[in-house]
Amino acid sequence: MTAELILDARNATGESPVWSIAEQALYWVDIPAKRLHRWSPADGKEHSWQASQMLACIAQTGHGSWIAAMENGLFAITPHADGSLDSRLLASVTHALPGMRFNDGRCDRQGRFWAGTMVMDMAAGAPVGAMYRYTAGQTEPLKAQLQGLIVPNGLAFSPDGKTLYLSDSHPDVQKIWAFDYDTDTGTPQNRRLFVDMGEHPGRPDGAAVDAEGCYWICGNDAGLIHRFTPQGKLDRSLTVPVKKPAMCAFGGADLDTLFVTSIRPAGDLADQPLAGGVFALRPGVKGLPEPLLNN
Ligand SMILES: O=C1O[C@H](CS(=O)(=O)O)[C@@H](O)[C@H](O)[C@H]1O
Repeated sequence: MTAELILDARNATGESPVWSIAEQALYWVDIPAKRLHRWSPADGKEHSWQASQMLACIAQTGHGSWIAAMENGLFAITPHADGSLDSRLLASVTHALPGMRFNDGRCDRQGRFWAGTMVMDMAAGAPVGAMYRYTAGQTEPLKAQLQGLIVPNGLAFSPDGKTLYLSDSHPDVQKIWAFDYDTDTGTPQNRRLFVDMGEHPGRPDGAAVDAEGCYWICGNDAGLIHRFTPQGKLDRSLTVPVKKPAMCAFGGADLDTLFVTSIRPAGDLADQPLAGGVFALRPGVKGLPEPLLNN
């Protein structure tokens, strides 16, 4: 299967693709560039907005607004047609160390927003990252729900919402875990190893669950998107023409397109000139609508 380049975006770190059913458009972020992007297949046009902090992951809140996990908290952001971006702090975070930011995140099937934090200097390997949960209207400060992570990533929920998947991308970890997820309280428990990515090519990065309950995860550094069954068995791997696919999301009119964002590292890119691009694959399986923040 050939991956189609939909946008030669040259993102430094393209992450958090989210398909908006209401707009029939793909949104995503470039973390270090502090930019929100939108691309519409109807006209092939791309728009982008500048934020004041790095935005790491986004989820829709409805009415054209988003929740974004940024450097020092969660914000409500609204991109406008004139290119301006409004932002309003929803909840601040107290990081374990200076120099941390949010990373991967999304809403659970009930519409609670989850996002993890990491040290910006990944090489430091500090296991001080944590997962935070935010419920619309929450006034209490964010509280760490899971701790001891270096680069939390790959957050996704099973179709029934009762399994939470989470990975750690750091080279010293490279594991994906599954948790039983209490959908009433939003509590993950019974953590167990789902996939040891040390046994597969690529470090685990962003992920998506399809309508059959299989878990798709970007194999960063290997140019692969792996599909694992709910039992953690490798079903297939698709290739993209870049080494560092970062996150995938189902979208398109029938939710049958797998969009993939990627990373454009510094240095010689002769062997991957499209690094940082956004790609589309037709994997022959559909995704699920991405939940909105429950508000
Ligand atoms: O900044 C990030 O970096 C890593 C990818 S990489 O190590 O730079 O290749 C990624 O896993 C993470 O999600 C991202 O935010």
